[in-house]
Amino acid sequence: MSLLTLENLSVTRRNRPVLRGVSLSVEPGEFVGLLGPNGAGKSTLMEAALGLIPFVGRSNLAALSARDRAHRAAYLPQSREIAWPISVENLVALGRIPWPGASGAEDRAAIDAAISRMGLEPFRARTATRLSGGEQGRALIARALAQETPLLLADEPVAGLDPAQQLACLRLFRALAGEGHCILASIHDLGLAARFCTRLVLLAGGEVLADGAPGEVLTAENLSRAFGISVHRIDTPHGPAILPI
Ligand SMILES: Nc1ncnc2c1ncn2[C@@H]1O[C@H](COP(=O)(O)OP(=O)(O)OP(=O)(O)O)[C@@H](O)[C@H]1O
Repeated sequence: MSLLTLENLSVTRRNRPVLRGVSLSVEPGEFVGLLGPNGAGKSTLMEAALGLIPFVGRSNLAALSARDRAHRAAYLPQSREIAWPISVENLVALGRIPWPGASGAEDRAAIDAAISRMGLEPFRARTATRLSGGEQGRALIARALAQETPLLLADEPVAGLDPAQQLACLRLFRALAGEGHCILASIHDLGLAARFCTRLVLLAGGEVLADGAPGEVLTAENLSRAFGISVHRIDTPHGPAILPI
C-alpha cells in the first residue's frame, strides 16, 4: 500500500507555476531523497502533499482528516523555529499530541526512544531555544519521530548538522525505512543522498526530471540539466563521493 500518492499535483505561487502535474507514489520501506535546485519546489511539494497550501490535483494525505493525517505523517518543516522556551523533553513530547488516547507509558516510551535516537539525552532538560542551531534541528527531528507515524516528510533534515550527525541521522532514516517506515526528505548533498536513499526524485522546472535508483538519477546529463553543473564522481568502498565542479 502506498503511504503517499500524489497525482498530477500542480501549485501556483504568486501567479507563477511552481509544480506542474507532479505524480509520485511512495511505498513503505522507501527512503526517498528529494533533490533539485533552490526554488525547484521541494518544500512546496511537501506542503501541498500535506494540504498546507492550495494545489490542483490529488494528494492522498491532504484528503485525510487532520487527525488521520497526523497519524499517517510527521513533518519536519524547513524553518527550524521553536516558538517557546520549553525543555527539549517537552518539545519532543509535542509530537505525541495526535495520540490523546495513548497511555502515559506509551507516550514516555515514544519520547525516550526519539530522544535516544537523536542522541539528545544530555540536552533533555535544556531549554530548546537556547541550544545551538544543529542541536535545535535534532530536537525537532526527535519531535517528529515521537509522533510514531509510518511516513515522515523531512525538509532538509541534515542542513546545519555536523558530518557525524548527518551520518547518524541518515543512517537512522535508512534503518527506519528498513523497519517498514517511509521517509521523503529533501537533501542537497548529492553524495549523502546517493549513499543513504533507496530512491531519488529530481525536481527541476516544476516537474520530475528523474525518479529511480540513485545511480539512475545522478547521471551527468540529469545533473547538468537540473543544476547546470558537472560532477566528478569517485566510487569508494563506502559509496560514491560526488564532487560538483
Ligand atoms: N510562502 C511563499 N509565497 C510565495 N512564493 C513562495 C513561498 N514559498 C516559496 N515560494 C516560491 O515557490 C518556489 C519554490 O519554493 P520552494 O521553497 O518550494 O523551493 P525548494 O525547492 O524547497 O528550494 P530550496 O532548495 O531553496 O529550499 C520559489 O520560487 C519560491 O520563491
